[in-house]
Amino acid sequence: MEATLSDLARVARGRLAPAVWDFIEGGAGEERTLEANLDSFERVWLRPSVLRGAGRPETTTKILGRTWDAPLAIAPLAYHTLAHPLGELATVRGTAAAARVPIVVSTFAGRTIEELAAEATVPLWLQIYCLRDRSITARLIERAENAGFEALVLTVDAPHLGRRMRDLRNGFRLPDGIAPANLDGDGFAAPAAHARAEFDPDMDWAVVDWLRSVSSLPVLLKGVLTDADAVRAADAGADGIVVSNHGGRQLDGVPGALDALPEIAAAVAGRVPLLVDGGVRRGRDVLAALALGADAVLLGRPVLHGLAVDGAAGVTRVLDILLDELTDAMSLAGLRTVAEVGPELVRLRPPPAQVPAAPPARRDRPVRPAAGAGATLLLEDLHPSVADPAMDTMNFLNEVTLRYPEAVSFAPGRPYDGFFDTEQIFTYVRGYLDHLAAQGETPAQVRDAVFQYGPSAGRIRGLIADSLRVDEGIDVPPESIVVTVGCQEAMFLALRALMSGPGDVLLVSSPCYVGITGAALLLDIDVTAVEEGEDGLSCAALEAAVDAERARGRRPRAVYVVPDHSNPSGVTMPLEARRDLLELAERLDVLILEDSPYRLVSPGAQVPTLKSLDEHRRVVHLGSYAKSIFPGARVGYAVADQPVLGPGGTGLLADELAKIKSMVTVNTSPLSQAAVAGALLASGGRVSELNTETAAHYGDAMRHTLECLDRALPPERRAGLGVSWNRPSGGFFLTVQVPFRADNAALARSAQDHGVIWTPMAYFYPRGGGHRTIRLSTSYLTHADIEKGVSRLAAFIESEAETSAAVRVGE
Ligand SMILES: Cc1cc2nc3c(=O)[nH]c(=O)nc-3n(C[C@H](O)[C@H](O)[C@H](O)COP(=O)(O)O)c2cc1C
Repeated sequence: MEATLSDLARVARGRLAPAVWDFIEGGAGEERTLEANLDSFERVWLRPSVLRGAGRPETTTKILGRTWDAPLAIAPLAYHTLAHPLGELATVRGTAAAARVPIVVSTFAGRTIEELAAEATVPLWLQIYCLRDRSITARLIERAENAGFEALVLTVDAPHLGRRMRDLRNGFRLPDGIAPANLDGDGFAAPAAHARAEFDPDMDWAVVDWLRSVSSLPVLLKGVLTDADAVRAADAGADGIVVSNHGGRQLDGVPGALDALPEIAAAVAGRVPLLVDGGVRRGRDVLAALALGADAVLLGRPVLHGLAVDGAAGVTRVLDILLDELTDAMSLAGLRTVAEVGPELVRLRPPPAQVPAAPPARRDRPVRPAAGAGATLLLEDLHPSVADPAMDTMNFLNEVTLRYPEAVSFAPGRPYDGFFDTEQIFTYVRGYLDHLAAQGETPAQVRDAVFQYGPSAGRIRGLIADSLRVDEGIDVPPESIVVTVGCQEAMFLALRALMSGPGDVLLVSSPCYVGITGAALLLDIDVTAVEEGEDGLSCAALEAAVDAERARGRRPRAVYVVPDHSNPSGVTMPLEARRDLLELAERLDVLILEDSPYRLVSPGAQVPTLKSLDEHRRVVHLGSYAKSIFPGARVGYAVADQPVLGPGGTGLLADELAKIKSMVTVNTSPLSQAAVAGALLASGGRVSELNTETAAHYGDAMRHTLECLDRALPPERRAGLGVSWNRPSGGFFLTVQVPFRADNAALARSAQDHGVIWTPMAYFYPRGGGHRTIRLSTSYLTHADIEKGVSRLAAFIESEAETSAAVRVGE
């Protein structure tokens, strides 16, 4: 999962045509200013204040008489349609889903002013390039004003477009179908030439009066870089100033926007609001800009990256990440509100002396060791997954758990070990070996069955097939099964075999088990998240996601689901929903990857598996014995009975999985297979019966947790607080909606102040979300722990709710 804006930029780069990427990313000239924008933020050191009893930070701010959810707006960017077919419409939707902050719509928007206004629940502003024919600009302004736009942003740094060398070298022209939706005429395909012909190079300060004469909206000037111009702008009656170098795209050689800010802030001295843009990529960058005198920042390229990655959801993700980082930085810096941010928060290192040589190596990057200096590797030379923060998802949780050993932890989803019996392993292995002998195998064959390598597809496929038939109603031949090293390998093999090219996409329900998204990351497979509803994966959402991917020229290949007592949400898909999903998969021609590790350790009758209902071999069933036999065996399996046509005839998908498995783990440990086989034999294949006691135990733990929650937060109290939870009938997990942001900071408070640990659900949303939900795992705890843990959790929730209320009142 992408956890930073630079992660998203990396994914976006893979999605966009190289010339389009260059158009978006590039700057003018030698791109010194482009680089300076990022570099100026690197030179900021933050100076936190400790022990201020700051509580939870509040990011809202007031600009031009309006309250924004954060000191942040979306910069004007031409043609969002370059990044996603829905263009600015997706930006409007994605922004609204994250925060109420304004969007500055470019003169060169790919969507009409009116359709954006009809959709928008966030404030819209119009960016203006003053054209030679003022009547065109006046008409645009009139339309925006009629549509309810709230401000005008006149771009003053572009009498014509800067010399963007990447575009010149690429001979860049806008792709067919990309055009400004609000302007008539032609010639737009070559933006630089068009601007030279149409922009008004004679525009001067009188333009502010002209704007006043055609509109009553507030006017901000964007592209001011000196104190003298800023004072002039305020004197001329501008309502606000955007300190900007146009993302390094106009005059190369001007300073980074952040470097230009302090002198302007000093000169303007609060007469008008100051916004700044250029190089804002992290929450702490927002803080730096505020500390140096800005009232808010504009965000540019990352918005287009989000769009390219996942349309509206991608934009939401960009904003969610940035706002999370901002809150986190505020909290760690001891800041309670945006208004508290002042110059004392930062110390600036001076810019490096300007040398006309190649750009200096970035200070935060390790220097590449010289050849012959020993085998020291650079992280940046390794596969990107190695450095991907998603790989560290659980690190924070582990750290917290280690730091607070006295805390009751609802975090680990591990099986309860009270039922494990060391001697049982030997009995199982003995049982299997006796079974082989009884089947007529010679002592040498029996010995080889545990000592030797085995077939890649596994030795115990027949026993697994028998067990699936009696226990799960899944009737498949042994040849369609591959025994794997845990279910994780089954996922990995299935993804590797099915996803054949960069256009193939894996759909996952969101929230989603991190094992599958992690495997996809390792394999460079693109993942698209499909929102889960109360009944699990929604067919309507799935169909829409498949259509959207196809419209982008990509091939949705398979959808991953955990239909029973899902990890992380605890949701179970009802029978009807399963039938609908199977029918939809057949109609849309996608495969279903079914993963269901909890059903046989859950009490009572279970809904049939998707595989048992699968009439068209749409389902690849990914099996696990981790919960139902024991996780230390690391034995899982894939049921892959799909026919595969090749030049040599027809085989089964299982054959192909076995083939590639031989290059991954060679074969699953025969000793582990023997232990699992012994368990299957001991129960006549009925793993469910083997687990009667275990399932009752887990059911009881879940019930007890729900009862304790009901007692600690009775209906009226929880309605008052805005707390609710689901009531899974089995499995290990339930989810609790809370009235505050349940992030790592909240988790740390919970562990430290209240002695209770849980998992933030946001970890499980591949495209962002789940910020106000926590996951509780009930599998591992005793009744006494559950009682203690729930009462601590209730106290924590009460105290967080109180703090948020206090912050709201304080506002
Ligand atoms: C692809 C692209 C298109 C842009 N189009 C416009 C525009 O139409 N009008 C404008 O005033 N600024 C435009 N800008 C400049 C942005 O408003 C903003 O100043 C800049 O992107 C901020 O820097 P950042 O991308 O580093 O965040 C554009 C920038 C990019 C990257």
